[in-house]
Amino acid sequence: MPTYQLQNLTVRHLRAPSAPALQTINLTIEQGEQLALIGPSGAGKTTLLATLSLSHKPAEGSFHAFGADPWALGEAARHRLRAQLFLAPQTPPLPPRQRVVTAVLAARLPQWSVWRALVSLFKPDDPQAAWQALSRFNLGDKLYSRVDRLSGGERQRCGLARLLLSPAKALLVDEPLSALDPALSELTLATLREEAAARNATLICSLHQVELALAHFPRIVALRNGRVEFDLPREQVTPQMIAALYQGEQPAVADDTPHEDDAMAVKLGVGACL
Ligand SMILES: Nc1ncnc2c1ncn2[C@@H]1O[C@H](COP(=O)(O)OP(=O)(O)OP(=O)(O)O)[C@@H](O)[C@H]1O
Repeated sequence: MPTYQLQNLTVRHLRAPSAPALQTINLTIEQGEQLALIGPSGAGKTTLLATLSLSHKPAEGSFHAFGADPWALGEAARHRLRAQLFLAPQTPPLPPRQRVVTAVLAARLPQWSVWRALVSLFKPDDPQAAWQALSRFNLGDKLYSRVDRLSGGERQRCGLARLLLSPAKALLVDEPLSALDPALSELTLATLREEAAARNATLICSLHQVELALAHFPRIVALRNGRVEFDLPREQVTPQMIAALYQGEQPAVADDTPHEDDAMAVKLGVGACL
């Protein structure tokens, strides 16, 4: 059974109902697949991830997660389905005064009784598991730091360590590298892919760094203006497709950087990682 089946899906934001953020999206994503979502700013990547995590109710079309239409289910059944999905937003909503250990272990809250959750606030339930998850992102030494004393990149990795502790079967990750240097970016993507493969979870990751998307993900789904521009194995994605996808976008580098040739111009135009 596929993790997701979307047919002619349209999604509108409440505050902008006249301009759909996603239009006629058709996607089938099998369990265990790993795919990258790319596309220019405003293309709809975050909206798609939020829809897949059941945060947005589609306006039109058909949407199935694990074979069920979540929006035809009752509240309790939808809640159980939601527990199978983990969305790691670009800026994780971590309580600022909380310790990292508590914030990471919060990923297990849906599995815990209210009593166990309350006790864990004062005495972390399984600090070893939190430390192991943090260590996989080079953050083990921050186990007992306060969240508001973390840098942007540390906070981002703390949010991803939560993902490692959640039992979800679909891992939805929104721009995990925006505050990370190149070495940490590689480590982060490798860790996410290893984790997804180890538990046969589906991994869907939005990325601005096209080169990293092509290097790490076998399937590339490109969005532009709320529509799927292409959905291809990475071997079939050409520089021309990438150039067309980002046409009209501002290069993500300083204006005075010399562009040596067209291929490099494309690389600079799309590579927020450079
Ligand atoms: N809360 C909102 N209310 C109204 N419109 C929204 C809202 N969030 C996003 N939009 C609009 O929906 C469209 C898709 O936005 P979205 O954030 O999904 O794009 P994105 O590809 O993730 O962009 P970025 O790469 O900049 O994060 C844009 O036109 C955006 O302006």
